[in-house]
Amino acid sequence: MTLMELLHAAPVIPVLVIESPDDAVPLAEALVSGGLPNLEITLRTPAALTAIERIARQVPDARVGVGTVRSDADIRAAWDAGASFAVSPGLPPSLRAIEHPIPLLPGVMTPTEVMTAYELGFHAMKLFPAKLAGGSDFLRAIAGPIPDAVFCPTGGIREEDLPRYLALPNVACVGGTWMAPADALARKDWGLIETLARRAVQIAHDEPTTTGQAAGVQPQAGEEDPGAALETLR
Ligand SMILES: O=C(O)C(=O)C[C@H](O)[C@H](O)COP(=O)(O)O
Repeated sequence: MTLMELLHAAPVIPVLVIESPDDAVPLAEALVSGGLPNLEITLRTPAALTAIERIARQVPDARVGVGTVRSDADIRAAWDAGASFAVSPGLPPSLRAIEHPIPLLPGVMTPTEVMTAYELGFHAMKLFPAKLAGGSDFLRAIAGPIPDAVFCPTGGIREEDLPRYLALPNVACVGGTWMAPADALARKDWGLIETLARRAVQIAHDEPTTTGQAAGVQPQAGEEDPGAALETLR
């Protein structure tokens, strides 16, 4: 599976901060059961590489990636542990080689960064931090001059924002942490995490959620009316 295929295979990539390696497998199983098989394990904790290794071995339906990548050494360590893709908040010179052992989704935030990444051969990018970068307005604007760059916006995104992002033709999927909140992880509440993953999939597919709440969205401060944004795209 190419990176582009992987990004289109599920509407959301959970961005995970795992403190205890023992949480890795039940957490991954909950997210996969909820319909989100693409997982980004951030290198923010000492447990991250062990978590990747365990998920790669024990959760065959998950596609486990490594996040918070800052160097080629990070990518190699994660590849050794079994990661199948890598995500970085940016694209520093040390990561610019397109030939890493696993595909890299680099972070971008400005038109020049999008153009640079594209020129280097990275046609899929993480818009980060998406909300601060301008969110769906940025993505709609950049599709004018650079329509063939594909994005996974991440950073400040919540479930109610999904329809607004996923309606854009240059968005393959969205990244976020909301479906695996730290307090649910601390309580090992895998049921809640599975429910939140399933809700994300339902909202992404514009289905009523299991709690009966419509998959509608409310405009947030500083954001346009998402209903109007969807109308514009139709
Ligand atoms: O660690 C990384 O590699 C990152 O790039 C940062 C994460 O993607 C964001 O922290 C997402 O977090 P939320 O804004 O809560 O969805």
